[in-house]
Amino acid sequence: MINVQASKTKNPLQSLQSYGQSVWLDYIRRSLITSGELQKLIDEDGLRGVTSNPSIFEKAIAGSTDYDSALTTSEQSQDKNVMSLYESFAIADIQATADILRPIYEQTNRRDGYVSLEVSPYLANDTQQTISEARRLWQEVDRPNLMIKVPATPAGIPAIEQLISEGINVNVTLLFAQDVYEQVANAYMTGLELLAAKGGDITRIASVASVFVSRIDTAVDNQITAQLKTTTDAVQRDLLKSLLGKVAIANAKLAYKHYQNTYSSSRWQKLASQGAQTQRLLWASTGTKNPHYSDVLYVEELIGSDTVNTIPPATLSAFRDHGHPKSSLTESVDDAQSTLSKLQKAGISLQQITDKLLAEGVQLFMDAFDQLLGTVEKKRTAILGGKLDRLTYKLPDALNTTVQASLDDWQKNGKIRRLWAQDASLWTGADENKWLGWLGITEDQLAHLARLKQLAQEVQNLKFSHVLLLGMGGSSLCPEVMKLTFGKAQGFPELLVLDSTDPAQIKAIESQIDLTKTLFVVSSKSGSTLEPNIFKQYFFDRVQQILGAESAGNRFIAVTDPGSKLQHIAEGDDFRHVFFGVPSIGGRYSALSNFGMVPAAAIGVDVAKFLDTAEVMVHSCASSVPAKENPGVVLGTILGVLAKQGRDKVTLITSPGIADLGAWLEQLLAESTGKDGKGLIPVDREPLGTPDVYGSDRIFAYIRLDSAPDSTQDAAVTALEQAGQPVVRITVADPYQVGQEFFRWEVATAVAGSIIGINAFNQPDVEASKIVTRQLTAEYEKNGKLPPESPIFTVDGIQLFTDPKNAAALTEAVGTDQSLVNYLRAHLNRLQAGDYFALLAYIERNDIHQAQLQAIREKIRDAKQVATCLGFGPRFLHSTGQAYKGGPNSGVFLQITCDDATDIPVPQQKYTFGVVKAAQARGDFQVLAERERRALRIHLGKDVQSGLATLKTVIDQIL
Ligand SMILES: O=P(O)(O)OC[C@H]1O[C@](O)(CO)[C@@H](O)[C@@H]1O
Ligand SMILES: O=C[C@H](O)[C@H](O)COP(=O)(O)O
Repeated sequence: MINVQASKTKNPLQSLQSYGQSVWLDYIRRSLITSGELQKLIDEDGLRGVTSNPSIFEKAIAGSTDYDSALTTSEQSQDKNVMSLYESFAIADIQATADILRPIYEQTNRRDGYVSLEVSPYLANDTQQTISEARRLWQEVDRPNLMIKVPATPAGIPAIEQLISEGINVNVTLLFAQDVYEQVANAYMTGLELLAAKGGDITRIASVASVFVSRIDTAVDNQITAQLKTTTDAVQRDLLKSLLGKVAIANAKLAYKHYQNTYSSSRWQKLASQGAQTQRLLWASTGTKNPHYSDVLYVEELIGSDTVNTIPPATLSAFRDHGHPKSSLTESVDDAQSTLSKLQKAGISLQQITDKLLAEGVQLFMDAFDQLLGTVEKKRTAILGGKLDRLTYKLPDALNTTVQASLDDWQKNGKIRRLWAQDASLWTGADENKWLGWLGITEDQLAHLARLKQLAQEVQNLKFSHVLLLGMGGSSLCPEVMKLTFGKAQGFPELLVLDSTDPAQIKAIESQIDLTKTLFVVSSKSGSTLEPNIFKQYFFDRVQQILGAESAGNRFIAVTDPGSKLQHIAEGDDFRHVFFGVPSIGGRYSALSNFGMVPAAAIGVDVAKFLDTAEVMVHSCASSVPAKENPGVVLGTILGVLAKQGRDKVTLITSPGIADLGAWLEQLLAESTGKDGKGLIPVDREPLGTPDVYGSDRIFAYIRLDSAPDSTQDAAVTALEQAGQPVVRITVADPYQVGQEFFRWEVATAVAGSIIGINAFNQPDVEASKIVTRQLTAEYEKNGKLPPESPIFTVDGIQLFTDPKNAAALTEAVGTDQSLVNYLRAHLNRLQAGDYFALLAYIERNDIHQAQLQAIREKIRDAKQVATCLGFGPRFLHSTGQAYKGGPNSGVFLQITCDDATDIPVPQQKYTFGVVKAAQARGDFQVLAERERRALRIHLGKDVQSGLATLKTVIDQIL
């Protein structure tokens, strides 16, 4: 590494001091500090300062094992995101270096003894963020002999002025051009003047302006060499050759002349008289890059009083060994001017070169930072082992190439930072920025655990047998995952979820609970969703009947956003608790907020552990984690890119122990992306098949619970992979890690939405069917019945309905031979490659019906090789319903309705649950028809089971 040799003759490095130049070291690394090497350089070479930059830290942290044990210790005590890890190392090194340099700082009366730490290069074009980051680093390092490095970009210069005015030492970096130097010197003086005007102590401020040297020669020489290749004119060739290796030093000498003029001006004298120090020029980039040049060129030629040279280790050793100090900086300044004039005459624009070097400099530091963060992230992931859910993927080559290009785009264009900075332009530039509260939810929840813990305690003390959650979509699907994943804990109630207006379903739920021993959770973000409101009316009424009007509220909890109608109802009815959601989080992104965590706490899930575990994924998806290492971004990119390539059927395969995750994912993916004719079509719980039953419109996501995998699934997925289907595998080590999937998939959905080009946070087409449903129920309230409708075909109590357009198409296909078989055949014949088939069943969701419908679905999938979906109404309306109506027009729908054997009145309303369900089915169908979807409704009559059996027989006959 650094060769510290005790020299018998006078050390040339030491001699530089007598010319008024301070030597700083352009290098940092932990072992340099801990080995005593740095101290030795100070003692033996007269070193007076240290500079770092992102490339230097990249080499130190990513390119060595110096930090590995600190990383392991830190991760083992508490997981951190990669930026925090990097900063903890960098800040510790900078502090230790500052402490070693402190005596020099004192002895030189604050002229030397500084260590520099650079602000994140990602902020180079943002004044405000540069200022805040510099302030933060200044406070965190907390050493007076620190300099914060700020680039001399157009956005950096006002930040420099501001920081100086706040008393923060600044090392201005990436300085190439004379005119920029003028602005930098001006910013320094203005900053000091502002500080003085505020009564600040300007004697404590130090600053350097880092003029980059060797990079200029490299760039200019490249242009000269290129021109020499095509120039034949002898005079021109001589001119060009005479400029090789000359321009950088000439540029630096002129900057020094500028420095001398600036700091003898009357403006400066005023500041100097108050004790201000000049902002010295610091020669940076002084390692020789061209092996044909002297290895001490950029030291030897730039020696002069009141300057600093920050020298990389190899150059430092070379100069110590064979450097010849001389007063070079003021030598031949006229020649320097003429060198630049000649350059212009030769047709090379230094201005263009320095502009480019500045832009490239920022990019190089960003690349180095990306590299550094990527390496640390890989080390962090390795230390975490199974504590972090793994993601691997296998894609056909062409798709993989496009995915990698998209990941590069996300990286290069800082899109992950833009996601975390809530930049709506990543999507459609609408109000997306208002819906990203979920990014910070785990931290927020962890800071507010007390009420959840108290709830868990209460539920135990009061010995409730059941918790019945009343809600739809985002307010019910995560609780359902919790129920299925964690089951019933000892001493805690069992969770049941009601998300259907089907009277039989309501009765079935009611029959499972003891109304006197049940805690009801009414869950609705908006507080105005029809279903939870009427569920609440029904069960509140029932509990009141049994326990009396006064006591009912005590059995109810509301989870809702502040200010909602539900909050007022809950307060009016004396609910036991009201838990609030976060208004900047939409329903389907609300799993880790109170919408998921309140029911989880009530059934005895250790919410603190669950959220802590989820935080590991939050850290992995952080803005600082490069795209290719970022598990949410990787997944989202795969989903988004593949959807655009026609593979939009996201086929979800989940281990039995976490199977319900699929239903939650369906809502997240479909409602977020399925709009404007685009989007992902999630396919959940489709029976697994052999590779030949799938088309080329699929992507498979296998979420495997490592503690309880299913070998049939394993084998089927391997076969799919071998057959060349795109497969993403996610392994969840333990049920408590399911929360990591909530977060990963939320990020992935936001990313996929950006790639697909839609607003991932609204649900316009769900609203459309709600409006029609409301019109229908209003009509019922007015007339005591729903508007009449006539079937297009009837047989044995089974009726077919559809809109005129679909009716015309089907009737034409059927011709004169009208029969149930022929109508259904005509409808199924509409399925083409790349289409999907969806059963939309407004019937009770029970095991028997599910099995019957699954069998139908499987039959159709196998015969037609199309993706198949199954949704129970009205549940799916708050989930996949959005994509069915608003997404790609590739769905062929069979809606299933029935006559309810028994109906239930909704208290205080004229309508019944059965009427609501019927209105929902008709509202849904009407919007499907308006969106020109291929849809048919089959009405089964009263006996649902036998109706489904008939349907299956007919389909078997057709296929
Ligand atoms: O929580 P709320 O406001 O009752 O909404 C329930 C569900 O309805 C929708 O708003 C629309 O379907 C979903 O996005 C949401 O999860
Ligand atoms: O610290 C200063 C600069 O970041 C450094 O000198 C740049 O040197 P390079 O051009 O060799 O990367």
